[in-house]
Amino acid sequence: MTKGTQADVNPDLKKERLKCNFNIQEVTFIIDGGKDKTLQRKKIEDVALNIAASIDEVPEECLNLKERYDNAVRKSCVYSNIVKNELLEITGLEALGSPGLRRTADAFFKDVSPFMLHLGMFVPTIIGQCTPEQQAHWLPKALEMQIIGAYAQTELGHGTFIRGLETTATYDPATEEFVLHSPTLTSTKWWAGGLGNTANHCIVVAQLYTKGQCHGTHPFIVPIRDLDTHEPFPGVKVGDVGIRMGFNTADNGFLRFNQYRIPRENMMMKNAKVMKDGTYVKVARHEKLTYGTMVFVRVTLVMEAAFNLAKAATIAVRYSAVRRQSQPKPGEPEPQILDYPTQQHKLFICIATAHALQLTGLWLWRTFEAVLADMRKGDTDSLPELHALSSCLKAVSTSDSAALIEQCRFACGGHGYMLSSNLPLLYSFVTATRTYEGDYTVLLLQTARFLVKAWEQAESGKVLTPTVAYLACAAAKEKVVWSDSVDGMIRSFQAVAAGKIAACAENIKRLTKTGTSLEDAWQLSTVRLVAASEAHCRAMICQAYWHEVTRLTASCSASVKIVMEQLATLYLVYWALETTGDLLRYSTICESELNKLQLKYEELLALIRPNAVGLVDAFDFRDEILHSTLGAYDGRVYERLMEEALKSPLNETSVQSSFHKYIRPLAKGKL
Ligand SMILES: CCCCCCCCCCCCCCCCCCCCCCC/C=C/C(=O)SCCNC(=O)CCNC(=O)[C@H](O)C(C)(C)COP(=O)(O)OP(=O)(O)OC[C@H]1O[C@@H](n2cnc3c(N)ncnc32)[C@H](O)[C@@H]1OP(=O)(O)O
Ligand SMILES: Cc1cc2nc3c(=O)[nH]c(=O)nc-3n(C[C@H](O)[C@H](O)[C@H](O)COP(=O)(O)OP(=O)(O)OC[C@H]3O[C@@H](n4cnc5c(N)ncnc54)[C@H](O)[C@@H]3O)c2cc1C
Repeated sequence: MTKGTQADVNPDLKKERLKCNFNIQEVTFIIDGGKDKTLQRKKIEDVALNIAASIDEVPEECLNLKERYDNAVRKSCVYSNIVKNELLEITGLEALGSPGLRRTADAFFKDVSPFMLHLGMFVPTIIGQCTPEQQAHWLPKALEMQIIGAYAQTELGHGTFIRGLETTATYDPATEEFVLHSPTLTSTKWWAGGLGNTANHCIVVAQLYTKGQCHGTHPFIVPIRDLDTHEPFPGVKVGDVGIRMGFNTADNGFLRFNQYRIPRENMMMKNAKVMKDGTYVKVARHEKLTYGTMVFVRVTLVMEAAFNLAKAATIAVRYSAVRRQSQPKPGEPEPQILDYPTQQHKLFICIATAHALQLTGLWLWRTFEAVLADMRKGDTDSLPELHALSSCLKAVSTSDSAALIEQCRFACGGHGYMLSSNLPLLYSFVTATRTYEGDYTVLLLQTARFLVKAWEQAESGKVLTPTVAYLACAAAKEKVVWSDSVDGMIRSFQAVAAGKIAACAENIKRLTKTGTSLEDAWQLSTVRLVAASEAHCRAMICQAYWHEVTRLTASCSASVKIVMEQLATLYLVYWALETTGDLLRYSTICESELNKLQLKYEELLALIRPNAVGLVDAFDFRDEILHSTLGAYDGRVYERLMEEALKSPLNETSVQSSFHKYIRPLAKGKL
């Protein structure tokens, strides 16, 4: 954070920091995943942020669309050099996935880098889908930025339904090449980040045909532009998809092929091969391993959701400590808006959710690494559970994060609507994550498939995998006895999930018994399947969050343990109160216990209140990363708002030319 001198800090914020009764740094270490991770992140920030400080002469939002793109490319090139020449020195290849790199990127780009997909999907797909020989060929080029790549899977006609993609890659043994073709308008690749104007290579997911037979979708590395002139190659039509709600510097593009040839070796062959003579050889033991990059990105998106929500919470909490409004008690000074319980209700759940998603995200990452290790030994048994886990966690974390970022904007009143608060941009960026990399509903339905199967296994007494083990107890189908202890609440959330899953399974069974096909019975049950999947996901987040807090604070100071547990308890109680209907249905909770729970919630808000600023300080965002007039460390909110206003191009002259051109003639009746 940019602390400046204490004298510059808003007095209310200063007082808040004096009130904080826990060691902020200890919480920072927990959030970062350990002291070593924090130190590494700070090292990276120290290197990169010096340069970022002077990277923009004019605020990004004051540039026109084309200027913004050019500016984003310029900054991406500066940033890539820092990554290559300095950050990789600090941490090696690990830097590419490190929180330090993620954070410093935000100091360079208020919006999005057109290189984001190069790093976010192109490089990971090379690592995940290429043979070692192919990796040796492509990876150094990509890391040196000699080539820039995009990931083009989605088409104009299909995004969700990958099996429905229409782009074809037909093997020609005579020349040992694949012929890429876009047979219809709807087969046009659409949306890929970095593709429109920036990338010269692209991973293309296409239907593979060889020896007259279709083998389904496979990934290919496709050169699309000349490395020197950057002109698209003959047979390639590429461009920008048009203006979007956000992501306008991400260069999302379209791509069409007209009988375009690439060498056989450009098929990514880790999971399947086509031999010189056109013979198709399946290497992978699991059919869906070609979807591996999506699973990887979904896993990372959970921490991405936490990170962005933490930024919004920092902005809104600091602003709420500085902002004073209304006079609830006559004759007394206007209170800080953070003192209103309704404001605490809006904001403390944001801090708690950022913690919940970050700790669950770290746990998911470790699970992902364990599954990868199994797969390297040829064991893919845990893949379905990882797919189910990552699908629902991606869906719920991105959706919650977007909704709560918008809530932070509401919490900042009118000033939250200013672009300079950074909340609108943050929202437009995060709300896209609910859609991309698998739409919310679609992913929850993927998890639901796994849950219904698990329920059937539970009913027949089979052993269940860890994340659904709770279904075994629930197979008894009795209401769980409510208790407002943490364990009791988690058990109740699990009972809700189990009850909902059971109801879905029963509904499907009932429909099929009366002659409905299984597919139709499934469709008729999808509204409740989505709800069951979400309930399962929430129960899992609650369990993982509490488990991680207990584990990670075991060796912490008592005050850190207390505040971390208060937040985690708040998260559980919040969701219990949000889902009282479900609890009444699946647990023994009654009116008096609900009243007790409401009181407990209000007590927790009051307990957390003195530590609120300390808690957002513990996210440890430097001002260069927050980009916010409302959320800077020093709380000079009004000064910054004024300074930013004066930068508006509309303040360059006292009278605009449109006055003379239109308004005056209108007033004089001469228009
Ligand atoms: C040195 C370098 C310097 C560089 C410097 C650069 C500077 C840049 C600075 C910027 C850096 C900042 C970094 C920021 C990082 C930010 C975060 C990451 C950013 C990422 C951005 C991403 C943008 C968006 C990308 C995309 O959206 S890509 C497209 C994604 N598309 C989808 O997700 C499509 C969704 N659809 C599907 O997944 C599937 O089709 C389906 C699951 C819906 C259905 O599939 P299908 O029909 O085939 O399957 P079935 O329903 O029939 O199911 C069959 C069975 O298969 C199982 N299944 C399905 N999927 C999987 C799977 N993935 N894994 C395992 N199993 C799977 C089902 O469960 C079924 O099983 P069952 O039959 O047993 O039930
Ligand atoms: C900012 C952004 C960046 C992107 N970047 C990339 C990229 O780099 N590369 C890339 O390949 N793609 C990219 N995409 C595309 C993205 O992956 C898809 O948009 C996403 O997977 C959703 O697919 P869709 O657009 O086909 O939506 P659709 O599937 O058409 O969804 C529309 C609606 O239909 C519903 N629906 C669809 N199928 C079902 C079903 N089976 N059951 C119930 N409801 C259903 C959905 O829930 C949704 O409400 C990007 C998208 C965005 C917004």
